[in-house]
Amino acid sequence: MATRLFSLSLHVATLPTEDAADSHSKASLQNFVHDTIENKNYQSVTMPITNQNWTQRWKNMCLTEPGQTEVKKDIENQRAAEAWRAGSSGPLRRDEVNITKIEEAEYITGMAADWLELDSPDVWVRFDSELALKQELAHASYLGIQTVILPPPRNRAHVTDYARAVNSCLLGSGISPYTHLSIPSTHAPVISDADLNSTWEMWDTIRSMCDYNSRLSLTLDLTAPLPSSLHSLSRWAAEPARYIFLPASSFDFLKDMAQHRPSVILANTHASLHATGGPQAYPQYIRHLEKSSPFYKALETPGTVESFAQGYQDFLQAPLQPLMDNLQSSTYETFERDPVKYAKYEEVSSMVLCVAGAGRGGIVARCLSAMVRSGRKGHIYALEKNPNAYITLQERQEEWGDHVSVIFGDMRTTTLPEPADIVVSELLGSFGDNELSPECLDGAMRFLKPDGISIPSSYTAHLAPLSSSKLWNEVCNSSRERKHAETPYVVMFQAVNILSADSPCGGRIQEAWGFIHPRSDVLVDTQGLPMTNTHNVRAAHLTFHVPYAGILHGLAGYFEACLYGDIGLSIHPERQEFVSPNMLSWFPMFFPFKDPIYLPNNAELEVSMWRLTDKRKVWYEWSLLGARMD
Ligand SMILES: C[S@@+](CC[C@H](N)C(=O)[O-])C[C@H]1O[C@@H](n2cnc3c(N)ncnc32)[C@H](O)[C@@H]1O
Repeated sequence: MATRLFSLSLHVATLPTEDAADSHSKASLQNFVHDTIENKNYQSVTMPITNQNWTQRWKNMCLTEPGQTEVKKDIENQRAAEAWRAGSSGPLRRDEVNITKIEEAEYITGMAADWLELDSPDVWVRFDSELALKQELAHASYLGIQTVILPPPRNRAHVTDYARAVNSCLLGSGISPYTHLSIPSTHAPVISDADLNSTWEMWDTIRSMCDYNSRLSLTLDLTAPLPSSLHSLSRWAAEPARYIFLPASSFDFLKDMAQHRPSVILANTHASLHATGGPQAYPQYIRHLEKSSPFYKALETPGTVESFAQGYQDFLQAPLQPLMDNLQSSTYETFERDPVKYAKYEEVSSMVLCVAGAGRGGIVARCLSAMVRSGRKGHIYALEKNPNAYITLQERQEEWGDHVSVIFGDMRTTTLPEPADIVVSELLGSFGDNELSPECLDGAMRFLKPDGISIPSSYTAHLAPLSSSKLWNEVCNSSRERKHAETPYVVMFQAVNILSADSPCGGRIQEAWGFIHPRSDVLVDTQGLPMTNTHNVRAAHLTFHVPYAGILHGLAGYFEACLYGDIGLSIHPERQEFVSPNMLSWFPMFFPFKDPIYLPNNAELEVSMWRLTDKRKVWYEWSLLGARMD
């Protein structure tokens, strides 16, 4: 089956008539939904939960006509309203709802009445709107409708009222804990950068007041024309956008959003706005856009990071600790599927080599083939401390013959039979030094002849401020205890946005520190081992410019390594395609902050990060020093 990034939803305001000439011949909803999904290329139907009858009854009960005072208002309506508020008149009636059966509801996304004003200046209207919304949500969750799109927030001055009501719906007992709520982003007629800012700020207030509830998502309404600079749109990529309302003007934006696999609600497809193609042309065109999006192309191309890493997007993983833990064979197998890393190592190897941390022999094999190719004589010592991987190495020894000696031991304590020209290692983590490459290589540098070299010869760690409510939620959900918020994670970024931009105060992504091997200025004991580990302590104080308001959830970490000469490895987002394109072995690092931090437009952000050590361990600390407006 073809990969689908977009899920398409057909928007209908009411159930279409079966026969255009006869407005009374309503199709059965079940048939209509079935036909839309089976024959029309959609995955769901989006429709209002209630209809005109309910609108009318609510308005009669709850709104005062202009010019009419509350006292004069029809006393019967007032009584009906009070009875409704007290719950004694029964909630919605059969002829006031569009969907009544569970079989009809399976493929439906519900829309709550969009005239409800949870943020009205009038406290009574707010109260009655909330009550009516809860009724609709209770009906939707009774039917098992998975997502309900709420009425949009319209009034900045009362956005906190809106947020409180939504939170009360999310936490209330009348609504199933499996019902998701989605907030439309805007209904403004024209969108400028400033509108987009204030829309985003409204959304940010609401989801913060709802405590980042994972059942709350965003419906991006692109009905209004977008600003020409797409830069300020990128922050929406870090938000849990579940639906997109789509005008034809926004197709480039849509291509970019494909990687988030949102549901696209297509509205007015029967309004004959476009002469050719008919209503079916719209979903077909979305599928065409999907296929031409860069993300889809990468996903369908074997060997790319996207196709290799399906299912890993935004999935938090604890960083590997190959020094302390012994890796599993399947982990090595995953490493060995990287077509780029090994080719890079092969380009740089020859003579007496020591592969320090040989694993299952992936790099040993490449060193051997480099020797054969260059016609050089040489010998390879394959050193490994994992007793299980050592068995695999012994097995491969037969295939390699006399060219390779396999040695079991820890590079910090083992000795080699002869000095080496080159020590080759791959002990790098997503942040370069986080798998203790510096500490291990300090031991392995003893193996080198005085002018011997290390591959890699150096590596650097890089940082950028990151916004991702999704990842931050995942961190919180992974444990209720906040202490986990202070642990770094390895994660393939998807719903994220780097908040910084290049500016005179510093780059968008900045280097924190680096390591070089071998290093001659370290004091060593009689064994050739460093006397302490203090030379591997590092500190970075970085200043980032943040052009657009956003929420900071943590820091993104990357590494770049120089193997030898101009051959390197990189996961730095701006450099990886030049240094080592399509390399699969490393996902970036995420250093979360305990609490999200709001940054206004044009903020300057000072970030500190330390690599610290004592006799037994190495750890990172990070903090935010200040965020100030220009
Ligand atoms: C990331 S794996 C690389 C394996 C292999 N070179 C490859 O690229 O396929 C790192 C290897 O170094 C080994 N290792 C880590 N620290 C070591 C140490 N102090 N002494 C010996 N081996 C070590 C681990 O057990 C693991 O097999």
